[in-house]
Amino acid sequence: MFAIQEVIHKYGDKTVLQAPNWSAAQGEQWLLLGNSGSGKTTLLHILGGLLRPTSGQVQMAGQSLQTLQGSQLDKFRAKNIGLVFQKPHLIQTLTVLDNLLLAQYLAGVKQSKARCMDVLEQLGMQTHKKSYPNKLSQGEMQRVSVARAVLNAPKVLLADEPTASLDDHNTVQVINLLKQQAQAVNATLVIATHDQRVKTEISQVYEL
Ligand SMILES: Nc1ncnc2c1ncn2[C@@H]1O[C@H](COP(=O)(O)OP(=O)(O)OP(=O)(O)O)[C@@H](O)[C@H]1O
Repeated sequence: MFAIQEVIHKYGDKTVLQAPNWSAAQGEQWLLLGNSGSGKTTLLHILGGLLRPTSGQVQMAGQSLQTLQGSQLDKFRAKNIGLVFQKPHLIQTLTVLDNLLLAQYLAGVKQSKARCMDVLEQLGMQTHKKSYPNKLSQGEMQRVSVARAVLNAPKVLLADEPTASLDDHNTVQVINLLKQQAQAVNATLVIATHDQRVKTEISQVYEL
């Protein structure tokens, strides 16, 4: 589902990422591990098309990311890649449901309240559809960001330290939801973490 070759990223003349070759098939679940500063976030941003590597190749869902520009790249990302960050980054002035409807609009897919409610239900968040993000707990917000990431049935689901601000109970829940949701849409899942609580949950490991 994706493959990288000889990916290097530099800021100025400082090399911050040197990633060995990696390929992940559809539906596989991976942990991305490495010490602090080893470039995990940088690599996830490159895989998500948020950052262009200084050199190297990235094939994502059958497409070479280098060939996509501007709005084409935005649309490709919205349709094919689900992103979950350490902090949920929901739009505070929109309700939970409207945050999801916006994600469909940005991906250029048909807006469907039924699909949004279906995903919210799977994540146990249906009763919060009219809530604004600032009325939710951290765990609830992270569940909404998982809902937003899987809404358009992405081919690849990328999560960057998704449990960093969660307690043990919510950590287990969010990791299980990510795994279940990735499985439900047959997405390839990558979780970058140094959270010991997550390491036992997924067996395939790519280490920087
Ligand atoms: N915009 C930037 N300009 C310059 N250097 C940067 C920039 N962004 C990141 N870096 C540097 O790149 C290196 C890799 O950062 P990155 O955030 O990818 O690491 P990480 O493995 O995710 O770290 P952590 O686990 O601490 O989040 C770090 O040394 C960081 O200081």
